[in-house]
Amino acid sequence: MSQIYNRVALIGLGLIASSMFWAIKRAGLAGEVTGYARGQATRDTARRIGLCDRVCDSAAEAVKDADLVVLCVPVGAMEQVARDIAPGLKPGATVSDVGSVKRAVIEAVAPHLPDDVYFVPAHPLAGTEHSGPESGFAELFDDRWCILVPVPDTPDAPVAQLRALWEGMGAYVDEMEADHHDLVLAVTSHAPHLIAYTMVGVADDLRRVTDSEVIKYSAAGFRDFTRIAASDPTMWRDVFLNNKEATLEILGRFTEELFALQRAIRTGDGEHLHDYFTRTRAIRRGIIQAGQDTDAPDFGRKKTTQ
Ligand SMILES: NC(=O)c1ccc[n+]([C@@H]2O[C@H](COP(=O)([O-])OP(=O)(O)OC[C@H]3O[C@@H](n4cnc5c(N)ncnc54)[C@H](O)[C@@H]3O)[C@@H](O)[C@H]2O)c1
Ligand SMILES: O=C(O)C(=O)C[C@]1(C(=O)O)C=C[C@@H](O)C=C1
Repeated sequence: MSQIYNRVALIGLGLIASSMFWAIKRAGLAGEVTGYARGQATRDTARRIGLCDRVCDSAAEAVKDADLVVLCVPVGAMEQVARDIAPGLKPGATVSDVGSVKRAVIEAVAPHLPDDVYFVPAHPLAGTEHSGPESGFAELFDDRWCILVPVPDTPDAPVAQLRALWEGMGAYVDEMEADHHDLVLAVTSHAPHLIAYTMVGVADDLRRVTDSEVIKYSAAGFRDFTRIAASDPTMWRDVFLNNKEATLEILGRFTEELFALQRAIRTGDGEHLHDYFTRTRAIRRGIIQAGQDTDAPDFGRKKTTQ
């Protein structure tokens, strides 16, 4: 793979930034990668493990002469970081981010950027429950989607360049409008995380009653919930506070369905339960038959979602 940017700056050195660094290095996608994190301890760790070609002690120093600057901080910190980097950005540079919410990030970041840079928000649909500079790995984005959400009137070239970077890091790339992104992600990621947090909280309450049996005998499904519920509290607090409308809409629908299922159990309405589970099983099978399961060994690189 050939070099796509001369110099890339990563702001915030956690799971996503560190994975980007290793993936960029794996494929030789940038000449130099600089990095900055707010905490001295994070910068020290980054230096110790060789994360970034150069770790800088200020955001301004990290973005100096960068052709691409990627904001890899929690959604609630994006605005402050945009303010910090704005005066030091190189004219013609591209600014991007990896935030899990797009509309709120665009509204927080765009007003602070100078007119002579391009803003191409992005969201890699890949992660783990771990965070921090030591949690990243080069393969995180392999065969995962990355959604680009270009703001209106962005020329094609900076979008195509960023697409090439994400493809070089192993991802499939799609473009989406911000509100649509936030609604889709509320269904596929945000609401499921809240449900996992809740379920683990309920089990923890129960544990006090049953003296650890809940955890001891937890089956695979619940273990997956505990993994998800171990995700970074700051990141997820910011996701929910910044994708309020879509998350509340989905949770409202979820609660209605849950009440209907609850009622079916109480009244012994086996037909309702069976029909419901038959429908959901068909959905999973449909995903596999349509070839849209990225975990499937034969998932093709040319597949698109829309
Ligand atoms: N973890 C995931 O599964 C995942 C997946 C896709 C996208 N994202 C998004 O990526 C972003 C980063 O997530 P992560 O998982 O890498 O988080 P992380 O906690 O691993 O890393 C965040 C980094 O940002 C730094 N930071 C926080 N506030 C800062 C500030 N004001 N200035 C400078 N640095 C600051 C932290 O010190 C840390 O180094 C978030 O916006 C998140 O929504 C996360
Ligand atoms: O696998 C996980 O740990 C994740 O939750 C990753 C996950 C997701 O919901 O799929 C979480 C948040 C992101 O914004 C993107 C990806």
